Amino acid sequence: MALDGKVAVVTGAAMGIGKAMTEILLQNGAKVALLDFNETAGKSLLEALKKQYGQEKTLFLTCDIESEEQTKAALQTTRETFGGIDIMCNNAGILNESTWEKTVSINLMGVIRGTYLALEHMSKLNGGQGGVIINTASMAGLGPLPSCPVYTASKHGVVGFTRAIAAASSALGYGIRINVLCPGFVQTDLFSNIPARLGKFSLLADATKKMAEKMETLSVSEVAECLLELVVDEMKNGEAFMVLPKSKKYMTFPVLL
Ligand SMILES: NC(=O)C1=CN([C@@H]2O[C@H](COP(=O)(O)OP(=O)(O)OC[C@H]3O[C@@H](n4cnc5c(N)ncnc54)[C@H](O)[C@@H]3O)[C@@H](O)[C@H]2O)C=CC1
Ligand SMILES: CC/C=C\C[C@H](O)C(=O)/C=C/C=C/C=C\C=C\[C@@H](O)C/C=C\CCC(=O)O
Repeated sequence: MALDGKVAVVTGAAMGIGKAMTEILLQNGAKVALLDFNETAGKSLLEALKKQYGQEKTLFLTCDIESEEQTKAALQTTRETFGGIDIMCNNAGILNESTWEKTVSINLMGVIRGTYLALEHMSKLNGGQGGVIINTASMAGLGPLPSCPVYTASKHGVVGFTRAIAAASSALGYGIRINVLCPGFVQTDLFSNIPARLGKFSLLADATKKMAEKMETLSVSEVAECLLELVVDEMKNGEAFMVLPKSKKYMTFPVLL
């Protein structure tokens, strides 16, 4: 997929990985709607991006992806402003074992919500042009992190949901590729705040810190490069792309049938 003139939506776009995703999509010619519930950070980033990429390439919409109403409205505004939606990046997420219901609500239910609402705009069965959806999971979506079992569960859910809806899209002819990104540790606020977010598992903070030191951390730009690979490669559907500092791997899974 060539990105010139394409329209992308990025959730959790105001900071961290979502901000880097937004920037690489703009650098490659796309228009981007930035969705985030942090209005201050979002509006500040929007001003900077407008200066760098022009007034017509970006849009910031305050949106909590836990809200069906806000997310639905944000996608509708994006379509009315830019003419359609070609790329949906369901990236927003949190890590907080103390508020585990919210972790599931944002990380898993928010991704499902963003995927389903994007399908309404993008699916060829609904008169859409097709496109690509990229969900952000994590290495914790591929294997267990003892220090954050609910975060692990939410990310395993994102991987499983993405692989299943990608197969459904192919079987039903939506014309939409759907893939999942599984980064290791990435230098962001979420990563920095982990020790304070482990709740009853805080005693495992040191073990997690040692794991991160051993595995080393990714920059947000490295993750954004892998997002771009999944967006532009028309052959990629239903892929779980594991990204580590010194390696990246398309995961294989047991064939059940
Ligand atoms: N930092 C890391 O080590 C890794 C992070 N991830 C995942 O990458 C994604 C982005 O994480 P980071 O950039 O590290 O986090 P971050 O905390 O730096 O940025 C997350 C952004 O999402 C926004 N957000 C959070 N909840 C939201 C909601 N309900 N509605 C709208 N926006 C919301 C925040 O305001 C923030 O701008 C998350 O899904 C996270 O689980 C995956 C692997 C590694
Ligand atoms: C404590 C959470 C830290 C940061 C949040 C971030 O989203 C994240 O989850 C980072 C995870 C890094 C995990 C690193 C190692 C995980 C190891 C095991 O769980 C196995 C994981 C994957 C196995 C993949 C495979 O080759 O089979």
